[in-house]
Amino acid sequence: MIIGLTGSIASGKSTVSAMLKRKGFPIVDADEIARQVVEPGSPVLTEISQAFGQGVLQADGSLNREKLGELIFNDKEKRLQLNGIIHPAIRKEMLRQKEEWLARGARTVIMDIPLLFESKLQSLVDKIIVVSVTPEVQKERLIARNVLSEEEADARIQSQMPVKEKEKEADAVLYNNHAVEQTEEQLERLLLEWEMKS
Ligand SMILES: CC(C)(COP(=O)(O)OP(=O)(O)OC[C@H]1O[C@@H](n2cnc3c(N)ncnc32)[C@H](O)[C@@H]1O)[C@@H](O)C(=O)NCCC(=O)NCCS
Ligand SMILES: Nc1ncnc2c1ncn2[C@@H]1O[C@H](COP(=O)(O)OP(=O)(O)OP(=O)(O)O)[C@@H](O)[C@H]1O
Repeated sequence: MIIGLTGSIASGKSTVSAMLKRKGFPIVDADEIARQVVEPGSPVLTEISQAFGQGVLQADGSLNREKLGELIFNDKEKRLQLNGIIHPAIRKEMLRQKEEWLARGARTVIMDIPLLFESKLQSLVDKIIVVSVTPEVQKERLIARNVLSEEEADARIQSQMPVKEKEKEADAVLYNNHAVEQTEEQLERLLLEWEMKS
């Protein structure tokens, strides 16, 4: 079974994904792959610098994530342009890793994909878990984690589909407003219900 794990920015996907990893489930992590495909010298990084200028590179040739983030979270056109460059490479590597886990005999593979709904990737997975928080908690955690102003946090949140809409399309929702232990209890109940084994 292929499980899509999604949610909105700072809703707690990585927190839940780490719980599943500790329980032995194989994880395909789209954010991690997004970092791999832009390593210095990669064709994707060359294309990004051609599209957005040398200003998005650090002196050592690596991607200046802060700079690119400022550009794309405040401008829908630029965001779609970046997505067009980087998403095909991310998707290809996600599918490769999934097949590799299945070939090694994994019964369940978790695909942690922040933009599963926005990128219409529902058909890649059998079931979808949405990690949800209230907008207030989401903004508070995002500001604290990334050290952002309220405006910067709002821009990032607004670049995605609201988490309430994602909940409607989920097979299961984990509410992550309270202590992580409470989220883990919900996850454990779900694993029993779905008879999920790593
Ligand atoms: C713009 C970049 C360089 C900013 O890097 P930064 O280190 O600040 O953020 P990080 O990569 O850790 O992403 C944090 C979160 O931002 C959100 N996010 C990232 N990219 C996007 C996007 N294109 N559209 C909407 N939300 C996004 C996701 O919820 C993600 O989990 C980076 O996010 C990026 O390369 N984005 C494009 C790739 C992408 O779409 N990744 C997300 C899912 S595959
Ligand atoms: N239940 C919780 N209680 C308190 N803090 C939490 C809880 N869950 C997550 N956090 C914190 O909130 C922040 C966001 O969580 P996390 O990184 O897991 O979200 P994410 O959905 O993976 O984010 P992104 O979309 O940006 O990758 C982190 O700083 C994390 O430590």
